[in-house]
Formats: sequence, structure tokens, C-alpha cells
Amino acid sequence: MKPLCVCSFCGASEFTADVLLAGTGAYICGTCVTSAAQSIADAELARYGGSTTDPTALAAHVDRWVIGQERTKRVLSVAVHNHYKRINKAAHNLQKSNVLLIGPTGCGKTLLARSLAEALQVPFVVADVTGLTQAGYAGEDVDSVAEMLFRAADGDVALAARGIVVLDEIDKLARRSVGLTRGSLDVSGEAVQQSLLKMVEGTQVRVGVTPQGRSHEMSTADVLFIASGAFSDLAEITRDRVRRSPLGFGSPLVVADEGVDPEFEDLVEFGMLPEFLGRFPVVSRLAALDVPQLRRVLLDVEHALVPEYRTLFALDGIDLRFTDAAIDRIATQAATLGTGARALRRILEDLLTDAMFHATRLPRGTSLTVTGADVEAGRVGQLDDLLGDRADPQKAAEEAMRARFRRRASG
Ligand SMILES: Nc1ncnc2c1ncn2[C@@H]1O[C@H](COP(=O)(O)OP(=O)(O)OP(=O)(O)O)[C@@H](O)[C@H]1O
Ligand SMILES: [Zn+2]
Repeated sequence: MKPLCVCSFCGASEFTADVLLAGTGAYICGTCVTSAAQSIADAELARYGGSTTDPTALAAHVDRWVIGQERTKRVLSVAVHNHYKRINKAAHNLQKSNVLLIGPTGCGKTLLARSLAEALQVPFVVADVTGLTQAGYAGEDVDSVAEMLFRAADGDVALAARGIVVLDEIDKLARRSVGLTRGSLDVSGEAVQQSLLKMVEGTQVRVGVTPQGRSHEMSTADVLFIASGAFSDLAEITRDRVRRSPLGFGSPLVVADEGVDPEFEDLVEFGMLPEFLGRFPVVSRLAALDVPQLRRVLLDVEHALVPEYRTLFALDGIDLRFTDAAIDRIATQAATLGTGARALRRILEDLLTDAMFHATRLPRGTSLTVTGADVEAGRVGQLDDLLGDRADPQKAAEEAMRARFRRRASG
């Protein structure tokens, strides 16, 4: 007898299948339902011990750590989601979504990548590519990147193979910048770009070589690479291209170069190899943090600097406070220094070094307030009042001498 219904997935008929469920224009058998459910469960399990790859959940986690950069947060969350979808569902025909981040120093490129890795609970390493040389040359070998991941994963090869690597200062590998350091062999940035190609795409690497010569094989095919760099004069290249273009010439629409994203050809002109760029299909640009954003890095983000310093002082029994004007001055100064949020810590360290030096000599419970004027002066003025002449060893010595002299004069 000819079957009337067959499973649309495996072809089992009403005679051979355990159950046949009818949908609109299709059937599915019990066996296929079970195996589909299993695949879904497997994918869930593969989400590393309960961590998530859901883009909105990833972005929410990153939000706690990174101020601003909203567009890049989205782009990265989606890229990461797709990347792990590709691994978990073994859909290896999907293109690997390595990411290129372009943005000034201290704007959160590495922090973004790190907080994503944390949300995913995968190992994370930052490799400064200017320290890499072509395989076989002096210096750190390209394979060492895989070795770093292996160590970050505590020797778990399977986990290491799903990790995230930031290739920092990638712009220093531009074709025109040879950038030789003393003692290194003649290895141009272009050659290093070449030598990174295979690893970025996926290759077998030996890691964890023991003195006995034993080692593990690790594939880099499922490692997510995030290349990052400042590409400082890329904006000029982009602007020139836009000016040359028929639409761009004299057009008021493209005058604001902040809004123009670099194209593939701009990056090639900058000195990146087309083959290299081809392996980084996702590109996102980040802007420098502005003053209100720098304020938030000081005050309200996970590991914000002001609460961190307050804790440091509290351990010595000092209640450290900042006036609003002080916060404003710090953020404004930082914005002019050109090192992004990194400048904030520099300013705070300079400002508070003396206070930290003397903190243990102040009575417990002392309240110390940093004002806007203090930030201008680079020193906490109230400290002098609190310490009196103890603040300055030179002054203290002079004072002691004067006291002796007075005694002698009166005696
Ligand atoms: N958007 C941000 N939100 C919160 N903190 C930030 C942000 N950007 C930078 N920071 C702070 O500055 C430090 C340096 O930032 P990060 O390492 O991410 O810079 P980067 O953009 O990778 O710079 P580089 O190109 O020099 O590596 C971070 O540890 C963090 O404390
Ligand atoms: Zn079936």
C-alpha cells in the first residue's frame, strides 16, 4: 500500500514512523521531534555553564562596564552571538565574524572585548601585535598567541579553542610603517600581517609543549579575533576620498567627517593588506569619550575610579570626598590629554599621591575633600591644614631646628 503521509525530515511513512505529526503542508515523526529537541538542548548546554550568547543579554552585561560606544556594543554583541551560533550549531559554512575595532586610545576597545569574554565565560588574551614577528624570526612567535589562550584556559584545549583574542595595535602593521625596534630582524608590518592570516582564519597549532616533547593540537578556527587600533590618520584618508567623490565634492552633507565611516579601500590605502581585511568582515568605529562620559567613568560604572579611591582611603580610616566641581575639572582635564579614560587615573594618582603617602598619619575618621581648585593645583590643599608642618619633611626638619635654636636662645 502506498503511504499517504511521510515525515518531511527523514521520509518515514505512517507505516514506519512511531508518530506522525501534521503541520501546514508538512509532517514530522516522533524520532525527528526528539532529535530536534536534543539539538536545541545541546546548543543550550554548549553555552558554557549557563552563560549566554543572547545579544541583548551580552550588551546589558557590557553596559555595566563600558560607558558609551553604543553602536559598537551592538555590533560586537551580534558578532559574538553569530560566532558562537556558528560554533555551537556546527554551521561552519557561515563566515567567521572576526571584528576590527577602530578608535582612539583609551576609549574602551579592549575593555569591551574583555567584558564580552567575561559574559561568555571564555578565556581572553590581549596580544600586542607589534611584539609579534613572522614565524621563525626572533621575538614572540605568532603561535604564542595560541599558547597564551591555552594558559588563560588553564590548559583546557577545548576551552582555549573557543576563546577571544584581541590583536592590539593592529594599525602599527600598516604596510608603510616598517617600525623596526633595535635588535629585531628585518620584519615589516606587512610580513606580520601575512603571518597572521592563517591563524586568524583557522589553523592547527601546537600548544603546551612539555620538556618531554608532548603537546596538544589546538585549532584556531573557532577562536574569535578582535583586531584593534587607533588608525590615527585614517580619518584624513576617508575625508579625502569623500571629497574626491562626485557626491562629496562641496556637499554640505559630508562636511562632518565624524560621521563618515572608513571604507575597505581607505583601510587598504592606510596600509592594511586586502587579504587581512577580508578576514575581518565586521568593522566598528569608536569615538573618544566626551566630558560627560568621562564623568561617568569616574562615578558610575563597574569599577569606577572615584569609589575605588574612596575604598583605598577608607581602609586607612579616611573619608575621601570630591566636590562636583572637582569631578568636572578632572573630566575636563582628561578630555584634553588625548589618552582617553586612561588620563583619569593619571590625574587622580598625581592628585592623591601625597594624600595617600600621609593618610596613615591622619586621625581615623578624618574627612578629606578634593575641590576644583585642588584639581587645578594638582594637590589636595586641605592636606596641609590637617597635617600642619608634618606634611613636609624639609619643613618639619626646619621647624625642629628652629625649636632647638629658640630653646638655646632662651636658655
Ligand atoms: N568607554 C569606557 N567606559 C569605561 N571605562 C573606560 C572606557 N574606555 C576606557 N575606559 C577605562 O580606560 C582604561 C583603558 O581602556 P581600554 O584598554 O579599553 O582602551 P583601548 O581603547 O583599548 O586603548 P588602546 O588602543 O590604547 O589599547 C580601561 O581599563 C578603563 O578603565
Ligand atoms: Zn522523521
